[in-house]
Amino acid sequence: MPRLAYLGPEGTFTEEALRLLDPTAERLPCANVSAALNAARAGDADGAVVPLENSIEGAITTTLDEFAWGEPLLITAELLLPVQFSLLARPGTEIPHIKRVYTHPAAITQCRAFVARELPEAVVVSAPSTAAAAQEVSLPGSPYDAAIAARIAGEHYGLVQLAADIGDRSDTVTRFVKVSRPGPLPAPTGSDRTTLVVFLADDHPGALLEMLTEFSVRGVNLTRIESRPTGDGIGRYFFHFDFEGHIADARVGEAIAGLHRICGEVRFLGSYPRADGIAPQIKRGTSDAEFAEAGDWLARIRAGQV
Ligand SMILES: O=C(O)C(=O)Cc1ccccc1
Repeated sequence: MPRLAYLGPEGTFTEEALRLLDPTAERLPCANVSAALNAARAGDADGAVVPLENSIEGAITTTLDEFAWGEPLLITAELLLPVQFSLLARPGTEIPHIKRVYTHPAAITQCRAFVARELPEAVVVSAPSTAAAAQEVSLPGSPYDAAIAARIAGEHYGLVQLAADIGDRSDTVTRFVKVSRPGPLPAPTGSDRTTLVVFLADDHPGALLEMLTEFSVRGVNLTRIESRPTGDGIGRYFFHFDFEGHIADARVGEAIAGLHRICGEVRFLGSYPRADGIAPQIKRGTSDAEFAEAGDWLARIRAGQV
């Protein structure tokens, strides 16, 4: 039975994602994303489950930066989870008396309209996770009047639900990934995604276009692109790419090798089954068979068999 670290404490959306990804895993709740990933790196856990992005606010930057700068980890699975937020408080609390709300930054950005409309006077403070917020609010001397978290977190920490489904949109989805220490890759399924971090060799006109060209000419469809500051000054960025396909696919492997040739550093973060099961559209001339045939053709010419 694998042991998986995750963004805890009990009752986070990440825990729900972990349970769906691996119902039999032993769960190791951690105080934040970095601690969960470090538990996997150090061998205290076999892997970790962390949030990566949501459909409203985009990336969870802590996760992206950990993947780029921390000891290497490999993404082996992903999950798309619809999330619903509840306003939770100690029994007896009434909405007009709520002055301080505690929750995870990803929940703050997804519940802005509700807070502006129903809690216009309230200050909203960032918590390490939604369940950490619920746990804190449950303490009698807590400086916070309410938490925004999953309904189940309220039940777990003895809070009452003052409002349900308070997200600005009812169809928000968060993408979670399961990671492990580097090792064998998940086998290709025909519906896979690959994730890379790419650092430029040097800053020059067209550098981004050159990277995108490596994908474009091989018919590789991008599903996410993110620029993150390198920390070396304004205007210095590195890039995250998610795209369709598995590194075992010829077009994907060739695109990654192309990036390796022209970029400063390419960090491979994994090829893993897509949660939505969507198969890539393979453009004419970019299937494995067509790459193999072209390679054979070139070899024949080089061998003088024109
Ligand atoms: O804090 C949590 O419960 C998390 O798992 C992070 C998060 C926060 C808000 C939406 C989705 C995931």
